[in-house]
Parts: sequence; structure tokens; C-alpha cells
Amino acid sequence: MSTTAPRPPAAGSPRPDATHDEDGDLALHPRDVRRRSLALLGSLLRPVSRRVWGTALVVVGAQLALVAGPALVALGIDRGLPALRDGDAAPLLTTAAAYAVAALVAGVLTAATVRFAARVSQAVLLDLRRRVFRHTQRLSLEFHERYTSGRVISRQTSDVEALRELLDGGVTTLAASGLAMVFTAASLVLLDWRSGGVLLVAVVPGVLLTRWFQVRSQAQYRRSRTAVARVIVRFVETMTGIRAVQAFRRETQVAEVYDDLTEEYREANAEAIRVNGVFDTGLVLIGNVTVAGVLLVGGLRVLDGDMAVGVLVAAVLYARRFFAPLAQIGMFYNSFQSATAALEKLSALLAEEPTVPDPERPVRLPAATGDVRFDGVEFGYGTGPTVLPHLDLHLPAGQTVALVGETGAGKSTVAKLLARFYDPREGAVRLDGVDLRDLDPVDLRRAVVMVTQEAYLFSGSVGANIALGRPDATPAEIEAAARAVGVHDLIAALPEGYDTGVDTRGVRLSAGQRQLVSFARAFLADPAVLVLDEATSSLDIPGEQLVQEGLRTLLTGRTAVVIAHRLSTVMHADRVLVVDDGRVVEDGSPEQLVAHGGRFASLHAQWQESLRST
Ligand SMILES: Nc1ncnc2c1ncn2[C@@H]1O[C@H](COP(=O)(O)OP(=O)(O)OP(=O)(O)O)[C@@H](O)[C@H]1O
Repeated sequence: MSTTAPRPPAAGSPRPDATHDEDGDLALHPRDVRRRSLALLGSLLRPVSRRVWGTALVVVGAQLALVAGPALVALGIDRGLPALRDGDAAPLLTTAAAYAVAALVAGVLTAATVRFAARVSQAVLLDLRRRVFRHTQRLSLEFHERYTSGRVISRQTSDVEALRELLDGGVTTLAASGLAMVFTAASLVLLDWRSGGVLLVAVVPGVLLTRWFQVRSQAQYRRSRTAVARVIVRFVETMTGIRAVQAFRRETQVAEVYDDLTEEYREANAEAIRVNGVFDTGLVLIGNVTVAGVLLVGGLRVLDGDMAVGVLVAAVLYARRFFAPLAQIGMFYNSFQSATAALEKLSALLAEEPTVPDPERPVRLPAATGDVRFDGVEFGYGTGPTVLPHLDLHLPAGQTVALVGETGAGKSTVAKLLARFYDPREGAVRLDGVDLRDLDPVDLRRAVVMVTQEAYLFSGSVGANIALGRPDATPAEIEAAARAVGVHDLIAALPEGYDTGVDTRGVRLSAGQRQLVSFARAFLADPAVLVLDEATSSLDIPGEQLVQEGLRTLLTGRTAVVIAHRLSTVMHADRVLVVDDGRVVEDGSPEQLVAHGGRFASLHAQWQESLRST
């Protein structure tokens, strides 16, 4: 038997020693995390870059129009009024008209900002949602077993939502507020540098307060994010396992834990509101003191004839406006943080590479015969302990092989390697001599079909669920497949026959019925290799007898690997492999093994015994 040299890990796949943080993301230096987030943001904005620039221009225009207001007021008072007193109304009217135009332009541009930002945001979110879905779907089973469905759901829902909040107005508000402060300060300094000086003095407590807010808000924000993540994960976990919760009457305990988590979340939010309250009040206070300062200094100078009244009015207006945007920034600061965190999480998810990568130069195998070899296969999950130490196995085309062994022996692992849900650490699994890692994924999925215990039915009709095995199948072919596995009569008796809808988890069909539908699906797919992992365990004895015939039809003419705890299924196999601790310890026909007097023989004896006692 040939052995294969260990392969280097595929490009992009995580190194075996890669560590993951508590969120299941690859642990990285914060600088790299930021770089990755920015790269994602860049790639999302690039396709809409013209709209982004358009939005930026509109924001700048709106702020320029707004900042012109107080200066025009000063002009009106200091130039317009004296001219009017001298009988010339033109300067005042012109200034008033200019003010009205500026206000109108500011209004129109602000409305345009909202529109433009929404268009950018919707385009970006559409792209992001699709990317996240496609990418997550493409990731290997290893990822899904590690990441948990609650987390994947959070990425697609609350994280995308956090970005939406920021993009739908948050970013433009932040930019507009920042610009408004810069423009206001610059205008005031240009108009009257001494008043500008008063403002700059007031900036010091403003900066200190903002810094305090930033630190507190960051800490509180982190707390609330962790709290909400716990709430979501617990909710999803409980609802996914609702059967176990109800079966063991754990409702009260589960609800208590959930209550504690939601209380933690409430506390975190209450703290956020408190911090915001202090910040807002502080800002108003600083703003008002600044206005009073500007008024006092300016008023004295007006009395001294050192300053025009109009300039004083404008200075007061500017001073009043200066701190208002800070409150806006404070309001969106949390959104900004949650969007940053969301972006980090999303970019981490999108950076995940399938641990089972598609081959660079795929080998086509359009008509596999079903000859399977495990050549010196060593395997363990992730960085975990070795599950299969060394497996050499040849399954000739057309053979039905039953894997038996104690729970945890490694039977399902063998099946998962054969369906290439995982790649071996060493050695190779080959189909018709082709290493599965080199096999064209389309040909692999056509050649090897795995039917698991959880016969998952998608929402749609029963017929459509069978057709999943071969989407181009005709209704006659679907029916033929159903007949072959003995489920036709059952489907025909449903209210709308093959068109009867099944809910997401097929609640209208029993577990055994769902199993039979999944057999029909596999029959229609007609693979060269069929893997049945505990697939008959949902069937009761009469159901199983009913399906034995169908199962035999299903298995005929292809290589089949059957993992079954029921020996009735096993006894029909051509060959039985007894697996213990990741090794094949017995290999032969059922009859041979019974005669041999080993483990299988004792399992067989127990089975006979149990049949007699029922
Ligand atoms: N996704 C996984 N991640 C880490 N370890 C795993 C994973 N799946 C299985 N294992 C471990 O691999 C070993 C073999 O498990 P496997 O599911 O192949 O056993 P099995 O023989 O099919 O058992 P059963 O009859 O109970 O299904 C066990 O020790 C198990 O804990």
C-alpha cells in the first residue's frame, strides 16, 4: 500500500497552531485587525467611490452654507443698518437675500446628504450581506462546528445592522459635525481673533470632557456588547435545543439564567445613558459659559468702541454653535464604536479560509466507479488529539461496507473524511485513484453523497426536496426515486402529494419519513459512493423492514459505507469493519466475523439475545 508524504497546509488555510479568540476568530495583533477592517471597508466603498465623493462634496457644501449665516448677520448689522439709516436699503436687502439663499442651499444640501448617504449605505450593505452569506456557506464544516450558529447569525444580523446605523446617517453626521466645528472656529478667528481666543480657551474643558466620555463610553460599550452577545447566544442555544429544555423541564432554570443576562444588558445600557447624560449636560454648560465669556469680553470691547455690534452678535452665534456638534458626535460615538467592532468581526469572518480548500488544478472525474482507498490516513480534529492514527483501507467499487464499533470509535470520522468534510493530516483518501484534495469539487459532490441521521428538509415541497439530489430531474424521475426507496405511497397519501410543503425542519413529517425522503434524494443523485451515517436510526422496526428493500435498491450498484447501530442493516453488508479507537480491528463478511468469534460475534450474539427477549 502506498503512503503519501505530508502535504504543506494549503495556502490561506489556518496553520494547525493558529489560535482563536473567544469569538472563534483568529487572534491577531490589533494593528492587523484594524488594517483588515479598513481593507474590508475600502473594498466595500470602492465600487461606490463616486457616490462617496459626491456625498463628501455635498456635506462640505452644506457646512459652508451654514457657517456663512452668522457672518452675514454681522454684515447686515454693521453695514446694512447704517446704510439703511442713510436711506440706502440695498446692502441690507442683499445681505438678507444672501442669508436666505445660504439657508436654502444648506437645507437642500442637507436633504441631499441624507439621500446620497442612504444610497451609498444600501449599496454597501447589499454587497456585504451577500458576501457574508456566500462566504459563510463556502467555509468548511470545521469552521461551522467551531463558530456556532449563534455567532454566524450575529454577524449577519446585529453586526450588519450596526454598520447600517452608522452608514445611514452616522458617518455623514460625524463628518458634518467635525467640519462644522472647524469651520465655525475658523470663521470666528477670521472675524474677530480675540473672541476666537475665548473660544479656544473653552476648548480645553471641552476636550477634557470629551476624552472622559470617550474612555467611559468605550468601557461601557464593551460591556454592553459582551452582554448583548451573551443574550443572543443564550437565546439561540435555548431555542435550538428547545426539545431538550422541555424534555428535561429546564424552563425555569434556563429562564433564570436568561433573566440574569438580560439584567446585565439593561445595567450596561443604563450606564451608557448615564455617561451620555453627563457628557451632554457638561457640553451645554461649557457652551453657555463660553457664550457668556464671548458676550462679556465682546460687550466690554463694544463699549470701548473696539468692536462692532454685528461682529459681537456673530461671535455669540458662532460660540453657541461651536459645542452643539460635539453632542452629535457623542451621540454617534457609540454607533461608531459598534460599527468598528462589527467591521472587525465581519472582516475576521470574511478572512476565514475553508480548511478544505478547492484544488488549484482540479482533476475531473465525471464518471467515477467508486473505488475508494484510505492510504496511510492520520487524522484529528483541528489541533485536537489524533482520532485516526493510521488507516489503510481499500473499498472496491460496488461493495457495501458496514462500519460498526463503540460510540466515539471514529466511524463518523471515517465517513466525513470520505465525503471530504475534512482533509487528513497525513496520507490521502482517494476515489478511483484520485486524491480527494485534487478532485474537482463538482465531480466529488456528484460522486460521493452522504446521508446523515439529521435528514434536513428545506422549506418547499416534498418533491423539491427530493429533487435536491438532481435539480434537473423530471417529476417522473422524482417519483421513480421515491418508489425505489419505498416512500412513494407515503408521499402520495399526503394532502398535495409531491407538492405538499414541508416546514423548515420538516415538522409535518416524522423523523423516519424525513429519512425516507432523504433516501429518495440520494437515490436520485445516483452517486458512485454513498455514505449512510446512522441514517436508519430514526426508523422503527416495521419502518426499517419496509425500507430494507428500498435500502438494498439504493445500495445496489454503488460503493456504500453504512454506519448503523442496527445489526439488521449491518447483516446485509458485503463486508463489516469493526472500528475501535480509530483502528480497524476486524474486517470480513458478516458471516465470517460471526464465525470468527471476535467483537462482532459478541455484538451479534447480544443482538440475537435482544431479539429473543422482545
Ligand atoms: N467535530 C469534532 N471536533 C472534535 N472532536 C471530534 C469531533 N467530532 C468527533 N470528535 C471526536 O472524534 C472521536 C471519534 O468520533 P466519531 O464521531 O467519529 O465517533 P463514532 O464512532 O462515529 O461515534 P458514534 O457512534 O457515537 O457516532 C471522538 O473521540 C470524538 O470526541
